[in-house]
Amino acid sequence: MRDLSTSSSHRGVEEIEDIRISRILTWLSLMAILFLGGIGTKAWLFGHTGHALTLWAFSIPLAFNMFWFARTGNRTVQKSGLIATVGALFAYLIASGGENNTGPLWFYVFPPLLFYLTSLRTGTAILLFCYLIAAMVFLFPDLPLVNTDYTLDFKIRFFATLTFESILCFVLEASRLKARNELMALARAHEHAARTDELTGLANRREMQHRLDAEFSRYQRSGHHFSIALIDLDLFKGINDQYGHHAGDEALRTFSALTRQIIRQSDIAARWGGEEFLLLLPDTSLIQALALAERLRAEVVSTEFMFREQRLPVTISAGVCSIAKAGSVDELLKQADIHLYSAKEAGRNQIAPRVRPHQGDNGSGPTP
Ligand SMILES: Nc1nc2c(ncn2[C@@H]2O[C@H](COP(=O)(O)OP(=O)(O)OP(=O)(O)O)[C@@H](O)[C@H]2O)c(=O)[nH]1
Repeated sequence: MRDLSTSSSHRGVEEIEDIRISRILTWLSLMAILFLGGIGTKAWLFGHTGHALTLWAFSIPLAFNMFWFARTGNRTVQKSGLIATVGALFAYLIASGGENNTGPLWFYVFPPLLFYLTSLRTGTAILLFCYLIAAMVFLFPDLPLVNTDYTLDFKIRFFATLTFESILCFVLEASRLKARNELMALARAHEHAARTDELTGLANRREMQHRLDAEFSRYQRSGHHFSIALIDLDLFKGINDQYGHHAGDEALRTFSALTRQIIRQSDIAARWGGEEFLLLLPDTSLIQALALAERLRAEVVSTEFMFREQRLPVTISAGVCSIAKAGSVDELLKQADIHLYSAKEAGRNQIAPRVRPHQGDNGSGPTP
């Protein structure tokens, strides 16, 4: 049985989260450009021309990244572009010292941003790489592009506080993800329970009603025909009375499993009521639906419905109808119900309409 709605609804949740992250990134990029403009101007006014120009130059990839995202909508490129630019900016600030050797302080922005934008593993890997760069700058102040030196005190405090912050960000992000995943799993379980019949695992009536309405809309939009089969287990009260309620339950479960095996992936089977089931058969004509119902009926006849080593006398009757014969879902259900009633009236263990006697059992097969 097709089960697309849960996965698509969770894809929807992830899509919403991605959109939110992209929006935050756009704002962060904008803020970064403003900061770079402001701090660059301050550096310019204080005569640090090279530093000012470098800071302004970092605005270009940020602005380009924003422009590219606006054009393509590619979120992966947006994230990677921002991380790469910010990483390079922080490496420059550490290597140059920024103004009065305060450049490395900007590094504290990185851990929360990284863990928020990437996975815990990728975030940790990038962070370790940045640590390596910082360590190189601290250990080898004579390296090319490095034009500052920090006091030992600063280096120790910088690493200690940054490590503390990184671990905290990691733990917070890990628990945020854990809570989010648990919530998603809970939502999935609730959603599944709201759509599923507990005893048989098939769709429940509410879900089937929803699917019928959707299929009817598709039929109205694109003319795709569909049929339904309303199935009832014959003389079920007798099974309950003779073998007990648990035997009745077992018969319902066995019948449901059998139905699942016989229908196509695109078909939907639901428990419509107590011992009544409804099949929704998209892109299926009346003749095809009758053939399927007949196959199911014959399968039920040849299957041993067992309960505590006793064979239960299970047969089914079904009323089949195609949307071509009805103008609405209500009318379709009504017609199927009328056919089911006539199948019962005609002696049970048969399909209606257009049935003929079948060799080998009491049942019937559809007239082609
Ligand atoms: N064990 C069990 N029985 C159920 C369940 N739901 C409904 N039933 C029983 O199904 C029986 C249906 O009986 P009826 O509506 O009289 O129909 P029937 O005996 O199947 O007779 P026909 O439909 O005329 O062939 C009732 O006894 C219900 O109690 C269920 O979940 N488990």
